[in-house]
This record gives sequence, C-alpha cells and structure tokens, in this order.
Amino acid sequence: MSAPRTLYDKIFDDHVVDRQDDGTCLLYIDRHLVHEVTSPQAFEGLRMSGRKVRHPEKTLAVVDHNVSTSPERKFGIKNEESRIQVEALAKNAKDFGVEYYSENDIRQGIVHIIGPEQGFTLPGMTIVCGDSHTSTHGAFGALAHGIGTSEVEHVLATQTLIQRKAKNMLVRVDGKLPEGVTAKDIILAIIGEIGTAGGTGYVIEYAGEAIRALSMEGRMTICNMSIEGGARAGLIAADETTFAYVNDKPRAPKGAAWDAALEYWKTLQSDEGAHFDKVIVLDAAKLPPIVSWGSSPEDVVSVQGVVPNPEEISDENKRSSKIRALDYMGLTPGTKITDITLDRVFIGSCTNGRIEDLRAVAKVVEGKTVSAHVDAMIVPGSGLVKEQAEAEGLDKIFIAAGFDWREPGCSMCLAMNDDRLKPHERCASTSNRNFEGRQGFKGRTHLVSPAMAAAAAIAGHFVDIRDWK
Ligand SMILES: CC(C)[C@H](C(=O)O)[C@@H](O)C(=O)O
Ligand code: SF4
Repeated sequence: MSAPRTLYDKIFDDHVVDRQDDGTCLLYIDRHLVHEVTSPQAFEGLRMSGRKVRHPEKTLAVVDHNVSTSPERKFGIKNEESRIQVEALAKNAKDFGVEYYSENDIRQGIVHIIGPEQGFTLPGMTIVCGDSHTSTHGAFGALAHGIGTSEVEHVLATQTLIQRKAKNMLVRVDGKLPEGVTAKDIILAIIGEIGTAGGTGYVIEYAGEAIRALSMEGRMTICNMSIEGGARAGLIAADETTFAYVNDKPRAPKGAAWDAALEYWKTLQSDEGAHFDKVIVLDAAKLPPIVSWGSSPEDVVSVQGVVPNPEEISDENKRSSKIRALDYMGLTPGTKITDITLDRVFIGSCTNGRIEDLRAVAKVVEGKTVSAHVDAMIVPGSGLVKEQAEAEGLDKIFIAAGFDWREPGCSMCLAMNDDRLKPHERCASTSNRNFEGRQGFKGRTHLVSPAMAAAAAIAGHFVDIRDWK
C-alpha cells in the first residue's frame, strides 16, 4: 500500500508532467484566470516571440481592478491609465481567442468571484491567476495560487507551470460558531494566531466541524485570506456542499462527465494518517467577532477588546512596527474597539462580495439608517451577484438605509480605481488587506465581517454584532 497522502499531495501528484531530481516539477494547469493588471506584458511577450495561447478554452479573462463602479461607466472609463489597461485586455483577449467579460457583460466581476460562479473553478483542478487571492478557489478542493507576470506568460504559452512542492499545514477548526461570528472572523483569528508569515512555505488545508458547516461562500472567504497568512494556497476538501454548489454552474460537467468527475472528486480527501508538517487547532465556539486595529491582517482583536499597547511587545522590531501602525491608524492604546468611530464603510471585494455576504448585510440594516457621519458603499462582487441581490430586493433595503449601491469590481479594496479613502479617513472594510495606503493615501482600514461592517455603518462606530437588535 502507498503511504497516506494529504489532499494537497494528491492534487499535486495528479498534475506532475515532469519531476527533476532536485524536486523542481512541471505542473499541468487546468484553469487560467486573467485580469487586466498582471497580463499586458505576458501577452506582449507572446506577441514578440510569435507564440499562441496554448489552450484558450482553459483561459478566461475579465476586467475588475481598474473598472469604475459608477453606473456612469457604461459611457466609458474616464481615467486614462485605467482605460488603457482595460482596452489592452479586451484587445489581447480578442487577438488570442480568449473568452473575455467586459465591464458591460453581466458575467463580469472580480476574477475570484466569477470563476466559481461560472463553474470554471472545479474540485481537483490546478488553477492559477496573476493575482495573490487566487487562493480563494481552494475552497473547492482545487490547488489554486497566484503567479507573477512572467509565469502568466509561461502558462498562456504552455499550460504548465514550474513549481516546487510546498509543505503541508492543517488548520482544524473544531466546534460550532456562535451566532454572529462568521468565516471572516475564523480566518482573521487564524492569521492573528499564526501571523502573516506563519504559513510561509506551506499549503494550508482547513478542516474540522466549523469548516464543514460553512457554505461555499464562507469557505471562499477563508481560503481567500490564506495568502494573508503567508501560505501559498488554502484548501478545503470538496463535499456535498461543494457538489451542490458546482452542479448547475454553466461550465460544470454534465451527464456522464459529471458522474465521472464526481467519482474522482470524492477521492480527493486527505488520507487517514497523512502527514502534516504543522497542525493548528482552534475552537470555533470561543471565537468573537474580530476587528483589525493595525496595518497588517495579523493585528486583530475581539470587538470586546481594546487597542493593544505595543510597548508591551518584547521584540524590538515588532514593537517599533506596531507603534508605527498605531500612529498610522491614529489610535491610542487602551481605546475600546466599540468607541472607534468611522467615516466610511466598504462592503465588497473577493473576500466578502458574494450573495450570502449581501444577505447578511441586509439582515442587519433593514429598516435602519446609515449614521449621518458615515459614507457607506456596497459593491457586489459580480454582475450576477448584483442581479441576484436585486431579484431578492436587497438593493432596495440598502438604498433605503442610505448605502450607495454600485456596479461590480474590486472597488475600494485597493486604490486602483475611483473608489478610495481620503487621507485619515477611517473605514470599516470587508476586504482582506489593511496595509498603509491600501484603500487610499493615508487611509485607515479596519478589516471586519460583512455583518460587523453593516452594523458599524448604522451605529457610526464599531458594535458587537452579537448585541444587535
Ligand atoms: C493587482 C493584483 C496583482 C493584486 C494581487 O496580486 O493580489 C491585487 O488583487 C491585490 O489584492 O492586491
Ligand atoms: S477584490 Fe481586492 S483582493 Fe480581490 S482581487 Fe480585487 S483587489 Fe485583489
């Protein structure tokens, strides 16, 4: 009998085209997602060497980072730099025969939201994109990770990627989540625990009762932020929840092909006794709603907590970086998190811009009004998410409460389009990064779950969603 293998080992092994003695492998890539930011030089490289895209049908292109989220966008992109990037992708997709969703296509959206929505993302696959949050797709039991632009060119030309095997880490989340605590809080807690470098050199498999109980949306939120914990990828073994989600998607296999796929997918579990190089265990029942206070996703604290005092940190480098973070954030140690007031609220991104996130927000804000000193926006992750939300009447709830209801895109997750914070503006955000300047020059980001962001928009300051009425 062969040695027990992890889910990561199995997917990796099944895609090895060539393995060198030093461990360097050539991996077959099943799916390649392309967006406008990291692809222009890759297509240019192909052009210069007279090469084609090896498998256009395994490649899907979409614009997301640079698009405006204003309803005016159908009249054209005003920002010159953004317009050039968007037009370049449209042209490249056309020239190389790659399917492309423009900003006027209902299927357009954030690359990590549209892959799963279209059934382009499937269990057991290797999936790459020139984007770090490609780890999102690991929620389907796929090996998915970001690549650099030269690798984008390599994958376009050959449908393969040079890789070395990473180590295996298991993060097991036991027990049941309390009411009001979500997938976002789980992953923020994990990053708080392991730190932003804790996953370096690993692929993380998430398992345990609390993970199994999550919807696909919640699982995507977890895997999305694996990269914030330093991991190459995050994985959750596919199960009935996965199969039910994938089943009716446009590009999912049908009929006999579905049955064959399902049979294979069911084998994609870590074997009993498989070796993990590192194991972390968390108890979901003990998790509170979490708020980030600093400029790294590991700077997290319970909503019931206070802004920590960095002077207490013994490591000098860490201490000075956290002092700087507090200064950047304009916060004083000892301040209660629930006393922090907000100027802006951003609900969206590939972390939390899916339908379930919007439903959670609607539940919190229905019949209420956004605080007079808060400017709040909700940005659906894709045209299909927007359409679904509107079919359910969620947009009416948001607009009646005073939220701005936008067109799909990355929006204020990063300052690459018109949506951005002004210097010193403080924002509750459902996105995944709170680095300095991430949402705009000198902008201050607090990462939270959708329900927590929604409640903060209404109250004007952070509140414990578990007390919400
Ligand atoms: C612009 C892109 C390359 C980048 C990434 O790789 O993640 C972006 O999506 C982000 O979230 O910072
Ligand atoms: S929504 Fe944010 S994290 Fe996701 S791909 Fe866009 S910029 Fe990156």
